[in-house]
Amino acid sequence: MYKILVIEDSVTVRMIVKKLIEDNPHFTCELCKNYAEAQRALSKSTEYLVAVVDLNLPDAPNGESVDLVLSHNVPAIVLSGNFDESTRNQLLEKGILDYITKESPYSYVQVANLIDRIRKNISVSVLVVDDSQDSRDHICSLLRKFQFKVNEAYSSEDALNQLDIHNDIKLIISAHNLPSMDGYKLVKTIRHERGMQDVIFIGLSATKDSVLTSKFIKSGANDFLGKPLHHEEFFSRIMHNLDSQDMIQTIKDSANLDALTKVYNRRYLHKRADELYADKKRSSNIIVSMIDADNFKQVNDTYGHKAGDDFLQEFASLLKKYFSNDLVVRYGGEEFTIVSTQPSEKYYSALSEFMNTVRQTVFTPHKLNITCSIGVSSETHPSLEAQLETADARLYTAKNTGKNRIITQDISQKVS
Ligand SMILES: Nc1nc2c(ncn2[C@@H]2O[C@H](COP(=O)(O)OP(=O)(O)OP(=O)(O)O)[C@@H](O)[C@H]2O)c(=O)[nH]1
Repeated sequence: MYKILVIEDSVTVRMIVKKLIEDNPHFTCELCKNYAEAQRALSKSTEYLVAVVDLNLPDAPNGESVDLVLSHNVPAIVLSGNFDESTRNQLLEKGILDYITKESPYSYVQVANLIDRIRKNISVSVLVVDDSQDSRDHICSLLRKFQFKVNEAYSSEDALNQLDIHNDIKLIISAHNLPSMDGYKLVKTIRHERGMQDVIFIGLSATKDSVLTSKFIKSGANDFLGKPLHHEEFFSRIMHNLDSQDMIQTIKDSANLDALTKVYNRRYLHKRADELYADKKRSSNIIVSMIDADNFKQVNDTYGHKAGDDFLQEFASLLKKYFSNDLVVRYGGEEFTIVSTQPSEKYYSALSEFMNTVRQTVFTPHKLNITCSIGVSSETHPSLEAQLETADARLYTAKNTGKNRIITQDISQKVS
């Protein structure tokens, strides 16, 4: 849970801002109606993700609250009734994140959205590619202010290396004029492996060449910015691109993930299977397991459907924990599938640990002890369907020989 400091003298605005921010379960607000209260709050704690600061307060009419917040290294969003150009420039110079005028109800929504973007930025890795150290330092410091995780590269080759090392990079901001491989070539190379929304690429250049923008975009960039960077345009474009990326990810997730358990659904399993089994070398190492909770119907019948749902969520979380490098799928009802390409010894050891953990786990507030049965197939099969059939037949054997056991081609064990 992140704390947000709101310094605002109007009760109505305080309440609107609090409501909109706290509608998001990640945030809780501390409200201050004047400078003195803000001073007291900051003397107790400075652990605020962001402060939303009114420029004119009865006991601080000239923006002193902004200086107060910044002096405690708390990022500030200024919310005010009016701005003149010079105040706006002064505030941006001081290092505020943004300023928003109270001109319509949408302004408060903007504040809440910006705060949520900053929360998300904490886990967003950005790569800045520029051969000029000064330019890199400038861009990186702007990005750090907005809480991004920042990586740097001085050339395209270095950038490609960094991408291999940090495969969580979601955004690249790159100059065009780079030694040996220029920005166009860099983005084209990246696009061979990563789609437009897998990694956002924003091109940068100081030249006034109008062809440059379209060439960057045609090479696969998502956007383009001219130097010198204009603070607000820079962040507006970044935020806009990341918001689009998030929306597309949400759509992908809703198509690929099971709504209840958040593991992959059967549709995604079949999509991935085509890729996995197309590669003959890889498909000879695939291990498929079918996992089914034992006597699950009794849970629904005794404690209700909600308890059954809670169990399925907790059970799926355990699967994700023990098989974090594998494909975990809800095949249907209380049946799950794991597709693994790990070395078999490692996989069987994880499977055995998982089984023991399930036996010792007390699920849901109803304190349920529920076991599971597992059928495994590790032999080479020509298709997922064929391998699922083998694993399913072994699951059937496990169910018919007493449940709470793992049946594989080689091992048949009853562990109780
Ligand atoms: N709560 C809940 N129950 C579900 C869901 N999907 C399927 N079920 C229930 O899962 C139960 C499966 O029952 P059975 O197929 O008889 O299996 P079982 O009781 O686990 O018996 P064995 O597999 O032989 O151990 C049924 O009662 C379904 O209604 C779901 O999403 N939520």
